[in-house]
Amino acid sequence: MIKESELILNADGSVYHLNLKPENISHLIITVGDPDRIDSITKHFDSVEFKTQKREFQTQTGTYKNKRITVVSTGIGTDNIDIVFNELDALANIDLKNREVKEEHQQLTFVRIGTSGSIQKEIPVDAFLASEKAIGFDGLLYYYQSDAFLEKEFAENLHQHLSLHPHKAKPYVVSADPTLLDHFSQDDRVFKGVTGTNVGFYAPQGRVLRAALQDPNFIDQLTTFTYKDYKITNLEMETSGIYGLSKLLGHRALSMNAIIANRETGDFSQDSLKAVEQLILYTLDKITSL
Ligand SMILES: O=P(O)(O)O[C@H]1O[C@H](CO)[C@@H](O)[C@H]1O
Ligand SMILES: O=c1cc[nH]c(=O)[nH]1
Repeated sequence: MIKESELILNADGSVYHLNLKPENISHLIITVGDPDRIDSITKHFDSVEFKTQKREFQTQTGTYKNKRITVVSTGIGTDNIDIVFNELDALANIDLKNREVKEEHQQLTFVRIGTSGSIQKEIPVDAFLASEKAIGFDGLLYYYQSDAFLEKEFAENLHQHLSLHPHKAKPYVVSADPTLLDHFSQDDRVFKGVTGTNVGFYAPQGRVLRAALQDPNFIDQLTTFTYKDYKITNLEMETSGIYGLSKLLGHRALSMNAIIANRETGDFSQDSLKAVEQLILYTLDKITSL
């Protein structure tokens, strides 16, 4: 039996941070960082049956062309992903009444619709990018025991290539679910890429406003790194946690990115909301044939 201090439930029986009960979610889940992006998705739904919110975690469940879909906002960062993915998994795979893990495992399908910055000239602003692999600079996955799904040779090569200060976490590498990757990337508009997940938006992504960087060559080293046929293509702040926890808990996940900045050219999208709206329409359309 899982103790009350470990699996925390609210007075109504919902999970602690997400305020959700098992019947409130579908097995098909879209995650977004920004809570305001939820309405931009569910405005296309035929109906919305459920809404809730606590802190940055908003949820709506509804139906889009006969698919029951839950849309959850995670806020920013893999620390939030740890909360959201553990609680969604608990809703599916733990009996909340007797606090025991269910005998039968239910697999959830996650699609992230997020924004990201490209670090390769040839991936322009307003492009769509499906993350074939994620590189975690965040260290989250090292707190869990199982590392069977981590791509150690890729990570070791990258670690050797980078000259990061030793206080920083060693990068880890996790892949997308191959079936989802295939399904969502079969369109000329979609680049496939390797996505770096950073622990912040400014220095951790090489941005300097007033404070200098400890490792000033970090972004250049990411841009020039190659392993087999792979290059690191874009940076954001959740995908490694999403891929890592999904693999760890037996779920499948894909991260879809609207590229709103190009760090090589210095461009920012003229209309980033439109770029996100286009990615939403593309992703919803693909979801209907999943
Ligand atoms: O657009 P979202 O989903 O929030 O994703 C990206 O944008 C945020 C930073 O502005 C980070 O969360 C990053 O991952
Ligand atoms: O450059 C970018 C753009 C969006 N989100 C990020 O994390 N980085």
